[in-house]
Amino acid sequence: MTAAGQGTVYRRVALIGLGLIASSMAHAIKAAGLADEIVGFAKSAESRAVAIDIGFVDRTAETAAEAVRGADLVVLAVPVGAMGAIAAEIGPHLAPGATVTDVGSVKQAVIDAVAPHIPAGVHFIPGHPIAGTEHSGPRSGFATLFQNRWWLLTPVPGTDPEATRRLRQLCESIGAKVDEMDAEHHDLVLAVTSHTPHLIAYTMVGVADDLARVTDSEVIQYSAAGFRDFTRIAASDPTMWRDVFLTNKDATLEILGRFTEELFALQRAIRLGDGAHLHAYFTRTRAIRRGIIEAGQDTSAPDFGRVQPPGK
Ligand SMILES: NC(=O)c1ccc[n+]([C@@H]2O[C@H](COP(=O)([O-])OP(=O)(O)OC[C@H]3O[C@@H](n4cnc5c(N)ncnc54)[C@H](O)[C@@H]3O)[C@@H](O)[C@H]2O)c1
Ligand SMILES: O=C(O)C(=O)C[C@]1(C(=O)O)C=C[C@@H](O)C=C1
Repeated sequence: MTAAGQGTVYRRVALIGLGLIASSMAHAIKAAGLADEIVGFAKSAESRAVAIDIGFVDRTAETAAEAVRGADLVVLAVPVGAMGAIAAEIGPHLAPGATVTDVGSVKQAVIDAVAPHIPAGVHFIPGHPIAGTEHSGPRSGFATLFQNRWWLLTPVPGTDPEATRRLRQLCESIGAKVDEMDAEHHDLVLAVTSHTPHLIAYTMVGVADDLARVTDSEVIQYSAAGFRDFTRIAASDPTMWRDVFLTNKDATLEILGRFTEELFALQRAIRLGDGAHLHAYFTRTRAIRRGIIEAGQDTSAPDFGRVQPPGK
């Protein structure tokens, strides 16, 4: 494999999946001149045509196997449930010394599905940019998506440090802050900061939708800021989120169990008119938010240290 050109981090990047995250990466990589060539593959011919039309890839391939040939970085940017089949297809075609990473929202299930298909001499470094929107597809990407956002890497012990350093360099060069942690911890943290909140938003919007039928759209017409934020989140891609809950089952059920207990306690306080309970609870949660602001912490950063393993 020839060396990457000056200023570039990788010579040829292959993007498998051409949706929000892949197209944002491509825009950012191109804007910063970090790769000599970007090759793209998506299942649908229409997505491939859009990628060429917008110009965020240099060329597209008809198959994932063809896309990864000669690439020194391969990015799996498909729904979590599709990662294993893609890895099985590309495995025999990966170039020796290449790095394979993914951007999936769940990490342990991706490692279990992908790692068995990665040949010796190819570096597999799982990753997850904590940045996104409710939009999907090749038209939804933009170069600044990762600016000042966390990008978590979950390399397994023994991963080549030089390969990790190079991937970190790419993520940082497109604006992200990089941290490393083990996959199980990642999945628990994200169950708290992202997965369960999405489920709550889906539920709340579903409840309001049921109500709207009764109240003839009042719910939507008079929706306040908090509910509008829920509707944005609940507009996220159904396939992506189906796969998140199917593959981060244990951590999500753990956090959902705790959430339900707290909700029942608040429900009981409301029924009993227990104002002291409600006031104490809301005072505690307000203090958490204020503490974050007073500490000058970036509120877009998940608070890794606070999360306890299940059972604590
Ligand atoms: N959207 C977000 O906010 C966000 C943020 C961080 C990470 N992620 C993760 O990034 C990955 C991609 O998400 P996205 O938001 O870019 O999705 P997207 O829907 O915008 O794009 C997904 C791409 O994968 C392709 N695809 C879907 N099913 C496939 C299959 N079975 N085989 C091959 N290709 C398939 C689609 O054609 C599309 O090109 C997911 O694993 C998701 O969990 C998403
Ligand atoms: O802002 C949004 O639309 C998001 O929900 C993005 C978000 C998140 O929960 O923060 C969603 C899932 C990803 O795995 C990472 C980021």
